[in-house]
Formats: sequence, structure tokens, C-alpha cells
Amino acid sequence: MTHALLIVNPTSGDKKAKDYAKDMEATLTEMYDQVTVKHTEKAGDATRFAKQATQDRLTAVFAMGGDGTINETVNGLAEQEYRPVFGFIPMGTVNNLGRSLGISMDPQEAIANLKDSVEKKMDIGKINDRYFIDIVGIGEVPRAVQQVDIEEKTKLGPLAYFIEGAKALGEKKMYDFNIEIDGESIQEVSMVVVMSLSNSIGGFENVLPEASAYDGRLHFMLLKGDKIIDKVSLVPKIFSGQVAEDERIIYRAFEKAHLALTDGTELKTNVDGDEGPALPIDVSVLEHHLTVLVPKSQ
Ligand SMILES: Nc1ncnc2c1ncn2[C@@H]1O[C@H](COP(=O)(O)OP(=O)(O)OP(=O)(O)O)[C@@H](O)[C@H]1O
Repeated sequence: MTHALLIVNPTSGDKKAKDYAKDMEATLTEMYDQVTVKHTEKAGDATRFAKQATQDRLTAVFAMGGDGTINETVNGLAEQEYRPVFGFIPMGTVNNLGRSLGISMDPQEAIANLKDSVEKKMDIGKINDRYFIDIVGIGEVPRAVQQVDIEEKTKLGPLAYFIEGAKALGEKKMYDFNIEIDGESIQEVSMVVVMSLSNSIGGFENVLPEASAYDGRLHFMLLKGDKIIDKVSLVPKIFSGQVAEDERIIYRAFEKAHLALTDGTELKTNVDGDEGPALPIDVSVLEHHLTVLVPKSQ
């Protein structure tokens, strides 16, 4: 007998997730013998529900919510001995993972496409003892992006992050990084370091055209501090997918890295848009770790 769990964050997508949950349940009922629906009430619920599903050996776990809910659900599934098939309906502002996997941003369409989806093996990231689905950011730009308030997000969508991030480019705060990346040592002064799983960053889909959630690699970018004067000219390059070739940026596709500051000060990371652990950090990719349902056209 097949059994699917549907995790719904009723507050996601301007509270629309709650309305779409009925359609989703009906669709899942056509796909699985049994469907259980659980609504989250607070941070940590989605992780708990998903982890329980691995212990109960359910066939599939679905999430309806923003990147926060997707991240929490994946944190419940990752590195468990048995991992159910994973699917999700993006209901947030940015929906970075949904964009990189080609899932429709229209919830109705995303639900309808489920019946015609295929299974793919998706990479996930690990930072210290937790997991991420999109990105680890370090420095003033990721910090500013994290502080975008809910009203601005609702009004402007991903553009709100872009505006705050661009403002922070004017900041002059630099950090002296000491990095080990797949056996290579990098010492560099920088204001921003980003490690992404896919082509999509902050909802913008063409930043790293070569990268994908299935390539078994994380993608590291460090903006060199000594070339700070012409950093504004980098913006069009970032959006036309040319960062990997720019001399002001160190780019590496990698599997494992250790990042610290040379003076040993604590600096908090941004993980999938929320505050993460402080440096020093260990970051790695878990290749093809989750079986995810994506539209057939992908
Ligand atoms: N019933 C609830 N009421 C209030 N907050 C909740 C509830 N259930 C979960 N949460 C919180 O919502 C967070 C995730 O929200 P969501 O899934 O919308 O992600 P998001 O990252 O805010 O999305 P986006 O920024 O893309 O809009 C969870 O981490 C949890 O703290």
C-alpha cells in the first residue's frame, strides 16, 4: 500500500497554501492509496513531520510552502536510512528550488503537473550538521537580503532581495577568508562569498548557467576585495551568467570546503535565506541524495 504525507505551511504564499491544500490532497489521493495531511504551526514542525515519515517508511513526502518550509522538510529527510520520494509545491516569494527544478510558479499548474511528473535524483548541501537546498551566503549582501521585511517581499517579490542586496554592495566591510576547497587553499579578502547548489540564486535563474541541482557539485563564488571600485559593473555580468569567467570573482565547482576567518572572529552565514551558523563552517554536497518529483518536460 502506498502512503503519502502532505506537509502544509498554512501561512505561506500570503496564506494561499491553505486554500490550495484541498486541491493538492485530491490530486495525491489519485496517486497514492493513503494520504495524510499535516499543517505546520511553528518552526521545526516540517522537519519533525518529515523525519517521522522516514521512520514510518512512507512512500512519499510532499511540502507546500516557501523555501523555508522546503528547507525544513528536506532537513527531516536528509541522511535518514530510508528516504521517501520528495515533492513540493512552491508557495513562497522566491521559490529558488522550484525555479531551478522547473516546477511551475502557478500552484494550480504545479499541482496538475504532479500526475505527469518524473523522478530525478537531486543534490542537497550540508553545512555543519544541517542541510540546505539552495545557498549559503556570507557577508554584507547575504545579511541585507536576510533582513528584507515581509511587506517588502509581498509587494516586490524577488526584486526586494535584489534591491537590498544591491544597496549592500555599497558597504565596505571586508573579511579575511581562509578557505580549503577540495584540497586547494585560498586566502582572500572579500565582502561576499556564495555557495549555490544550482543555476538559480535569489530567484534569478541565469546566474550560473552551467550549474544544476543534479550535477553533484556545489558552486563557490568569492568577490575579490581588492577590485572593489568596479564592482557595480559586475551586476550585468551576474545577471547574464558570466560570473565564472570574471577576473574579479573566484569561481570553483566543488564537493567539500572548510571556511574560516583568519582572525577567528565569528561571522554568521545566511542559509537558504535564513540565519545560519557562524564561521568556521564545513560545507559539502550530498550527491543525488533525494529522489524528487519534477515535471516531465524537465
Ligand atoms: N502555522 C504557522 N504560523 C506561523 N509561522 C509558521 C507556521 N508554520 C511554519 N511557520 C514558519 O514559517 C517558516 C517558513 O515560511 P515559508 O515556507 O513561507 O518560507 P519563506 O522562506 O518565508 O518563504 P519566502 O521567503 O520565499 O516567502 C518556517 O520556518 C516556520 O518558522
